[in-house]
Amino acid sequence: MKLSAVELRRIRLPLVSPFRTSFATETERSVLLVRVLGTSAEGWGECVAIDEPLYSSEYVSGAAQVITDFLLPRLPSDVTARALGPAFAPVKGHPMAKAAVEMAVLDAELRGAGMSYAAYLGGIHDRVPAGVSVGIMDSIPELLDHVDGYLAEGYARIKLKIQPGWDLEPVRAVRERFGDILLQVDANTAYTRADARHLAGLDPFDLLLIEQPLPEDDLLGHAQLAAVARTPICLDESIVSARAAADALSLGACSIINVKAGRVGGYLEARRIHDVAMAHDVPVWCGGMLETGLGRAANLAFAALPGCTLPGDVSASSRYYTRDITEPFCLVDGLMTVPSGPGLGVSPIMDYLDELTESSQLVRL
Ligand SMILES: CC(=O)N[C@@H](Cc1ccc2ccccc2c1)C(=O)O
Ligand SMILES: [Mg+2]
Repeated sequence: MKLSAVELRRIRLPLVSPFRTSFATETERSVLLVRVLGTSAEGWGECVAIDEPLYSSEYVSGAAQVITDFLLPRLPSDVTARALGPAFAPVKGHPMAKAAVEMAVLDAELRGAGMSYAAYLGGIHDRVPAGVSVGIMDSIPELLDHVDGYLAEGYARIKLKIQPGWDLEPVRAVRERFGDILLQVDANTAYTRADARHLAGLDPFDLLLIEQPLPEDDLLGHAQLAAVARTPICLDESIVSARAAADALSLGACSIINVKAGRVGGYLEARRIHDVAMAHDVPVWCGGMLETGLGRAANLAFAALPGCTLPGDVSASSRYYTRDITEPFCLVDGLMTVPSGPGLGVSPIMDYLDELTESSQLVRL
């Protein structure tokens, strides 16, 4: 497919409530969108980076610069999503920047071919169960109110953000109040190897998993923790590629993987990680980065894959936004519908997107 131009847009969406994790408290989502203008169709991509390099080393303005200065000049003249991995390989790192471009190219390609993301990736479900991620709160009662509300909405799984000083108590309180719901925690790398015995203190609560307790480069530490704590370890930040997934599994550093296309360079690599995990008989689930409806659509397609056997962070648009830039994704009977239209199956509501656009840059090719 020939591309005539690529547009980069910066938008800012207020969050319905502050989202507090061990690494930041966010009240809005700063988003970099990529639109590619192809001969047969246009395509949209969403970069999952946040404004500061606090989740990983990438950040929004850095990703925008990497795309314009180093990735777009490397676009093949006849571009396909599959060709971008090799074309972008000389550029070290920057998976979120690469993923945003690949997502847009794949969207244009599939719209032109009349094929959905789910069909292309190999999705087998029309609807998938949704989990929800609950931030760190100021008090236990406030946490219980939020969890109560999400369960009432029908969420199939609750994930609590934890950090030192906010872990055993909130988990105990949720278990005691809500019984044997599907419950897991996410530390976003906030602990150290010295906390192993403390984290084993979560074992009595029968959690589905503990997500990324240690730093992203500490595979050995996670393997040592797995020998001390019974709760299955799930990795997020550590799994930056299919090779990293294979190594983590072989080292016993995790037994579940949170897959985020943006973190690993795109949906093609995400699919490879899914396949590696399935080969090890290890469950994966679709992680979330507070995406708009564009990224949410692609994530739902990924969540429909056979190896995604645990509910993902594929919450409804209303979990984060009063008004999404696409038609909102809604939770019905605890399930989210997988888009079935060509490409992403959704498009931005352009007049609303224009209202939210802080800057727009058109790069002619
Ligand atoms: C749903 C969930 O927990 N996502 C990430 C953390 C995360 C990711 C991206 C964010 C963007 C803005 C504000 C907070 C964010 C938190 C995670 O699984 O680790
Ligand atoms: Mg996580």
